[in-house]
Amino acid sequence: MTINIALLGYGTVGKGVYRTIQQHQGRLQKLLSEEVKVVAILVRDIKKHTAPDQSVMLTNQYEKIQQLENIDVVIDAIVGIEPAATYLQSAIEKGRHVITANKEMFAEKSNILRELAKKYHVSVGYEATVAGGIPIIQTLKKLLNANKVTKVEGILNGTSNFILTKMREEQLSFDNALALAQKLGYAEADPTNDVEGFDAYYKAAILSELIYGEKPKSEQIERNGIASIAKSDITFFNELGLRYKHVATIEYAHSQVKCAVRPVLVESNHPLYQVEGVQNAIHIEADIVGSISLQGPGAGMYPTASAIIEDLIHLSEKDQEYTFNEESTLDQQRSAKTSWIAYGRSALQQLPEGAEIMKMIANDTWVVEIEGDLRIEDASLIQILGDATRLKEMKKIH
Ligand SMILES: NC(=O)C1=CN([C@@H]2O[C@H](COP(=O)(O)OP(=O)(O)OC[C@H]3O[C@@H](n4cnc5c(N)ncnc54)[C@H](OP(=O)(O)O)[C@@H]3O)[C@@H](O)[C@H]2O)C=CC1
Ligand SMILES: N[C@@H](CC=O)C(=O)O
Repeated sequence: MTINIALLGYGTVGKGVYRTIQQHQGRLQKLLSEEVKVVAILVRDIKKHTAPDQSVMLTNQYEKIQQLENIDVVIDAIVGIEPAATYLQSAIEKGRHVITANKEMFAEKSNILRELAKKYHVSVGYEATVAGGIPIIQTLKKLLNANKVTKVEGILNGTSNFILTKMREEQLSFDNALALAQKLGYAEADPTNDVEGFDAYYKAAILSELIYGEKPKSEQIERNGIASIAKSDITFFNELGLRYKHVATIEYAHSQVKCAVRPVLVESNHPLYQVEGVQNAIHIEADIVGSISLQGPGAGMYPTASAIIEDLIHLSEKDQEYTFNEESTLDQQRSAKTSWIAYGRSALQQLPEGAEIMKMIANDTWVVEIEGDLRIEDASLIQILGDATRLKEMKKIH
């Protein structure tokens, strides 16, 4: 018997999936007791491509794939909400399992696809939509069911972390670091998605839906990217012992999911400080187990293919159906003080009532304490992750 696959997209991810299936055939057959074969590949511009094997149908017309009678699984590695969502709906209606890496589409259409899949008794795999090769979806779905997840915090965009690392370590310009991320297959087809925080937001929304059964409402979303961070700022804060990281946070409080996606400054005593390059990391706080961190490659050909192939292995397993939107037990912590850098004189004018200026650590740069969290309107107030005691005690630098 054979599991026949249609692969939508033959770029970084699609090629990674094809090659992985070829190279790991023996292992896949042992795990699935069946041969796994890519029988059709969909691309947009057929002139750019050649079929990897004579037996594979290469096409730019999805209808031809839809008409094939022998497809068992459709893997989506194309770009954008449409036509991907329509293709996957029609695949499900034909009784095919689907697996997707397309987070922009899944963040928008997960409910429709999941409901449809239930109706047609097929599965939807989406491990690759969040944090590349890190198995976060299966961990949450299968291994943290009794636990109440109170908070998720992490670096969810590999391209942003890669750019920030290269700008700091190798003094690359933003444009050169981005060009390198594109060359290595990390960036989105439109890299605005990466550097303006959209991609990290899509991933946070997918996690939110999985954990709390709902996405954050628009007024509960703060989305900021890294595009406006200058190399001089990175160097300046590095000299103060702080690293810029692009961090997504999801919490359930006051009957709502709250999501912030923003650049922060990380102290060396915080676990995210050492997460460098294309690595992602996800920190989960749950009421029984406490804190768990997962770290690994957040983008790229084979890490993403790994997530897709693992979905293939687990496709027919039944998922836990329940999600719980329960209040966080972290209310006390949330109302506790958070540390911030107020950067530039105008930042002081934006401080909320009750904010306390703790220390001037450099010219026009203060450590400030604020009650709870704050919605960031511009880059002159930057949250510090980690214990800021060192900063509060350090001598002013010039
Ligand atoms: N790169 C990564 O590290 C990761 C990417 N993803 C997601 O995986 C998906 C693919 O990413 P990636 O491989 O990097 O992207 P690429 O741009 O490298 O490849 C996209 C592929 O999809 C095809 N394609 C795009 N739109 C259409 C369409 N409308 N109809 C038919 N084919 C289409 C393209 O065809 P053609 O070649 O002819 O233009 C190309 O083969 C995206 O949704 C992305 O967000 C998820 C996790 C990690
Ligand atoms: N462009 C994305 C790819 C993986 O999701 C990223 O850089 O994280």
